[in-house]
Amino acid sequence: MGDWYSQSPITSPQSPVPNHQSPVTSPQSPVPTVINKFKQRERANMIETNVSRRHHDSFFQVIQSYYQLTKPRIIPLLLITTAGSMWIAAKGQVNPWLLLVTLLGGTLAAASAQTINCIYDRDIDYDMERTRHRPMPSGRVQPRDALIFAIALAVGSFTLLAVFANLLAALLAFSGIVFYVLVYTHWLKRHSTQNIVIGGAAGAIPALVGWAAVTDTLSWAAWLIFAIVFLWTPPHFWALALMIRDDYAKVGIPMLPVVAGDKATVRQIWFYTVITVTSTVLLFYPLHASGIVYVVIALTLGGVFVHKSWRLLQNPEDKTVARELFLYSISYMMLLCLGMVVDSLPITHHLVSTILIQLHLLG
Ligand code: HEM
Ligand SMILES: CC(C)=CCC/C(C)=C/CC/C(C)=C/COP(=O)(O)OP(=O)(O)O
Repeated sequence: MGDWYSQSPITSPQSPVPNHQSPVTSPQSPVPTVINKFKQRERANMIETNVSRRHHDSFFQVIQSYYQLTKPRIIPLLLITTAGSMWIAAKGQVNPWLLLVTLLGGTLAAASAQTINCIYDRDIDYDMERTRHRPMPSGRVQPRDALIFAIALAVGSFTLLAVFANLLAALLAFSGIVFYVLVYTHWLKRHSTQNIVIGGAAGAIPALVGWAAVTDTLSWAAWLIFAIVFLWTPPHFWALALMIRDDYAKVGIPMLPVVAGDKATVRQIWFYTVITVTSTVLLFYPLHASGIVYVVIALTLGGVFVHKSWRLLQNPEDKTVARELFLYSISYMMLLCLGMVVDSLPITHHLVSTILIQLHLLG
């Protein structure tokens, strides 16, 4: 997966496989304007029979193809949300072994979910410039092999979490795979403009996994971190969808900008940004799960998020502004979770109380 969105100005992404011959022998399909699932399934069958298998030159290339199937660039941020949750749950003192096991289990679960998504979406992935270089549409990995790989990853994740963390964490991670595959990929992605709103719950599950791994239960704070990631997903994704609307339209995916247009999308982005930032404060008050350092970080980061979202609201058609918001959404979530970690550390508590005592003495 290349960071094609980092290039400016944005028109449509460049073909990602300039050195590769087209893997599918048939020409591009005409532009569909409505969702036609039968046509898409037909296309999937066509790909099944027409993809010319491309063999790897070396074992390293095989590894590389399977690695790419897992959409690896997204996984670190999922793990950062898991870690943020773990640190708060453990009040700043996370068992390093549990951390390692949970992050590894989470990685395997997310990789499994993404691999199944790649199998399911191979028809539309072939038709979109951004995704046609992926191992499956380019014929480097066969669906059957990918499925075996995905099952092995899921079994590995479940076993690791159940044995070395706890059953709740294992079940949550597994439910993340099921939700992402069935609810998002199969049910919503091709049928509803709310696909990523409801489907976004899958991406928020790693936060629950982290909390469960530490406490073997789920508290209000755990559900609030889940809600923060859940509410953050629409601004994160729709900002990107504004940039690649034409690609989604081409394959008939009803992403909000395709169906409702840019103006309606930026209004929704604005709404979700404001409630995301508001919800981050609830961790400080009334839940008291995080302290003053966290809330200062959350409000500072949130202020920038709201500002960027406001700019997009004023300039719905400006793809540069949309790209800025998308890129910032990633830094926002990363730094917010880092803020959760830093705030929870005993040394931070010590420093804050020392400063408060000094201020009190001065006053
Ligand atoms: C249903 C929910 C979501 C959808 C539909 C979505 C979709 C996407 C898409 C299409 C990309 C661009 C990938 C590419 O370069 O081709 C992307 C990038 C990214 N997403 Fe999301 N996303 C979702 C939720 C999340 C969540 C929950 C996280 C982590 C907490 C996340 C983290 C990232 C990161 C880190 C990138 C940048 C990857 C890179 O550097 O290329 N996403 N997302
Ligand atoms: C605990 C657990 C296993 C959670 C799973 C979480 C998970 C895999 C979240 C990924 C969200 C995401 C990046 C979706 C991409 O959408 P897309 O597939 O529509 O993107 P595309 O257009 O690039 O294919």
